[in-house]
Amino acid sequence: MAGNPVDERFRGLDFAHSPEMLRMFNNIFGLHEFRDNQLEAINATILNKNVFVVGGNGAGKSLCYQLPACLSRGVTVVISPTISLIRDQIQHLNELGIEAWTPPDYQGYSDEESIDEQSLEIVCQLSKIKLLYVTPEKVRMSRPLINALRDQFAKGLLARFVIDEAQCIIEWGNVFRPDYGKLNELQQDFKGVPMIAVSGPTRPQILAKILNQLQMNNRQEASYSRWPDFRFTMNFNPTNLKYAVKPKTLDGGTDCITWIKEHYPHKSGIVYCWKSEYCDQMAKTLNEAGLQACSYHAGTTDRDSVQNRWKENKCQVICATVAFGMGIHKPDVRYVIHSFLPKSMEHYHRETGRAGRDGNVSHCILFFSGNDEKELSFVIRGTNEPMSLQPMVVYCRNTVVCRRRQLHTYFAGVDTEANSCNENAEAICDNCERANAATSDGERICGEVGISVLSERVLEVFDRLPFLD
Ligand SMILES: Nc1ncnc2c1ncn2[C@@H]1O[C@H](COP(=O)(O)OP(=O)(O)OP(=O)(O)O)[C@@H](O)[C@H]1O
Repeated sequence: MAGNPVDERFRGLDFAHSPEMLRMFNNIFGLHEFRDNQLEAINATILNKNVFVVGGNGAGKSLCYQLPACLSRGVTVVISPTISLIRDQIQHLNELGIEAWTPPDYQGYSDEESIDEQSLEIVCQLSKIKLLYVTPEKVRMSRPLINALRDQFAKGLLARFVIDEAQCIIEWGNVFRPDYGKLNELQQDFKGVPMIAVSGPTRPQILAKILNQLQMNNRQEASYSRWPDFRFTMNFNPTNLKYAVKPKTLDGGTDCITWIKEHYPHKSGIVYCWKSEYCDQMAKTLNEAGLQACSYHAGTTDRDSVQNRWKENKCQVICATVAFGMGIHKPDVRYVIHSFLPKSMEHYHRETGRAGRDGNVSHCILFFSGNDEKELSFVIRGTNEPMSLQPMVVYCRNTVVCRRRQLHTYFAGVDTEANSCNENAEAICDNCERANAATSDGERICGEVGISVLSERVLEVFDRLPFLD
């Protein structure tokens, strides 16, 4: 990646670890070509640097710690936000033949003797595995786990900490999951153990806050400066996703039915709804219209079986609250529809990133109404949400500029128009119906930019950020 001299050090395949790393990349993970910045992030991780990886859904961020974990002595501790995500990751790794595990809940046995026994059990497991998955709460509060980690640390068998979905630190850290906000304590408790933070798409300002919160400065580096971490940006905005905002009629269900039947009558998709009862209602409406739909939310009793039915294409459309989707790796999701205004651009970007993970063209449709804006503003007002609804509303109301360009501009922090168009405007503007309309008048407004250009810009902005205390 141009523009960041630090990264040059991690280029290439001339490291002592490279042959073995390549063998695992090919034979265990079954992969053949590294994605943008993936090799650099992997090299830096294996070389025990504190690393920060940020990128869009499905960009291949997990490999940046999973592959190094396989090569490292000792265990890699992955801190992950939800049990279902943990289960999915472990299952996926086990299928590849990689040993990964999460400790059981030991509630109810808290005398010293049982704690020692449980610690021993964990230590025993840790000697057999490469990746340990835990929630932030567990890594901070579970005494058997902490004892076991101290034991591994003393033996030099704690390879690194990974903070997966690190954007949650800022989104949740101060509100309802305070342990997220205290993960920096790991740096003090396990001095010298490298840390890798992996974040989904979010703005540079938020990324800087995450780094600051985690105190991820490589202070031992001779070139120490305020932000000396090794940062790698990966694909932020896959070009196979086509974004559109459409007016929502009073009955959002009809909008969805019409759109799905016209575009993907038999293909898999997600309809995001604001509340649980709307999920049930939406699924009912879609079913009545002949689409196979199911509902998924916190109150769904058999959530796993609903999710599996959808994953196996036994149910075509899943109508869900935004609690659904983190860690879902269904490749053939052809559309993500928002029947209600997303809470922020960050949420929107993440939620739409669940479409098209197989790289094929997929659609992200947002049905917008001013009433939803009022309702959501009212609910958000007074809460401690670090993300803002306003840019989302501006995005919905801006009917002139290409959707893709708006997203890029938001995440890169700078308007990308200067780099936005190339000669082949028609092909590019196929990404967004607004841009098509505009280009028919000869205007060059599409915001398509090369992924590397975007990455550079994110980084440039990132580098210019003031230190945040
Ligand atoms: N270099 C690569 N070549 C081909 N496929 C890859 C490569 N790296 C990762 N993948 C595949 O891309 C898919 C997504 O990867 P991964 O789960 O690492 O993404 P992610 O960035 O962590 O996404 P999310 O944040 O949404 O979980 C996986 O199926 C993975 O096997």
